[in-house]
Amino acid sequence: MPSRLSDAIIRPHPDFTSLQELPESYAWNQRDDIDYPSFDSSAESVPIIDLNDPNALQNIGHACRTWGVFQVINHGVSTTLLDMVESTSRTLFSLPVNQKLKAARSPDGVSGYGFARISSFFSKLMWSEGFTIVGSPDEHFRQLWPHDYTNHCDVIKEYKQEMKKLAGRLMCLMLGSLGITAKQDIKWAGPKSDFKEASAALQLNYYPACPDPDRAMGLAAHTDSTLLTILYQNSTSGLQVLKEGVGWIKVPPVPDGLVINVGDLMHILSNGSYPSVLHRAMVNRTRHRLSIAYLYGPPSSVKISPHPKLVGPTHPPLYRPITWNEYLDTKAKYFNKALSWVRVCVPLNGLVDVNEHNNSVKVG
Ligand SMILES: C=C1C[C@]23C[C@@]1(O)CC[C@H]2[C@@]12CCC[C@@](C)(C(=O)O1)[C@H]2[C@@H]3C(=O)O
Ligand SMILES: O=C(O)CCC(=O)C(=O)O
Ligand SMILES: [Fe+2]
Repeated sequence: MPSRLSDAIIRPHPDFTSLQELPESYAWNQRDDIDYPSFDSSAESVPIIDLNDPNALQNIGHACRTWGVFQVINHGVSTTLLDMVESTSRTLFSLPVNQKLKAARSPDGVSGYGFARISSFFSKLMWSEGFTIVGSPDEHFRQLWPHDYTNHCDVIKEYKQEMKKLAGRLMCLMLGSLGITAKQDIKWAGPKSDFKEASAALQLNYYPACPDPDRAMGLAAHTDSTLLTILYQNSTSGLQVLKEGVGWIKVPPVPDGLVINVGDLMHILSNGSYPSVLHRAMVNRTRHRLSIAYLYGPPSSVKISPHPKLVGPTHPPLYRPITWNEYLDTKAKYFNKALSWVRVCVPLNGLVDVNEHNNSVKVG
């Protein structure tokens, strides 16, 4: 189970709904984040892949190599369940601040309510609230809703089960496209190749409507430290991904679609073939936005390293073996430079990690 990413001290946000102007502490300058032009989806767009398409494996491989992100449709997760998890999240973030703080993430904890963890790397605050669930939500949900927490817990549990199934399927497709067979080549995939022992965290994100969205930041640019992330977003757009050499590309919500991010551990496992995607969330003047990220990684004892099938005399291993917890600790210290700290060898093409950007990250 993941242990921690650095924890921002819990300070209650102002009541977002009462603010007519953006406080200076929330006003970002271009140089506060990664400064690239933004494009709307007409310039280039993140691939949308139908999981029922017989070419899904090839399409996913291509999307992973060129984008590090894609959307999936016909993924088998019911609209009813997506609606239910959205409704539970909305109910949670609508609670009064004092109630939410009863389930606050503790300074050295991983689960609970709080600010974006990555806040400590930036001088400006982010226009968002988050709630992380690792393991059972029971204890925290009982504090939030003393009388009727069980329905909300059931929704989260069912959602996690469905996500785990989908993540296992996606692992087979993403690895399959690299010539890696879960059954033969990944020991921890288990006898049924269902990756039963995998670990995961659920991150609920809430971005209230904002009086000055062009100067605010919902969640600053980052990569996920996962093997893969499955992201559900409600009908308000806001997610952007960085396409190398192009700029920030919007990822508009697709009805019943789910966004799949390649994470840093998949980048390591693929020996650099699949880039982990740098992404951020912007906010909206009139509409709030919700997103639910299922962050998926290996069992805690498993060390992820470049797969032997992808290593050879002309392809030396680029990264040293590392567990998810060790990687989270590295990320907590070095944030968007974490991959470079795990790298043992400069790629033969001489390029540095795609995600190593010069933003306002404070290291240490
Ligand atoms: C397992 C995890 C990945 C994560 C840190 C965490 O312990 C739980 C929350 C995850 C999250 C979600 C928002 C973006 C992110 C960078 C963050 O600050 O918390 C990710 C972390 C990650 O993938 O590194
Ligand atoms: O809200 C979004 O679209 C992005 C959320 C995200 O990147 C995360 O939770 O890791
Ligand atoms: Fe993310």
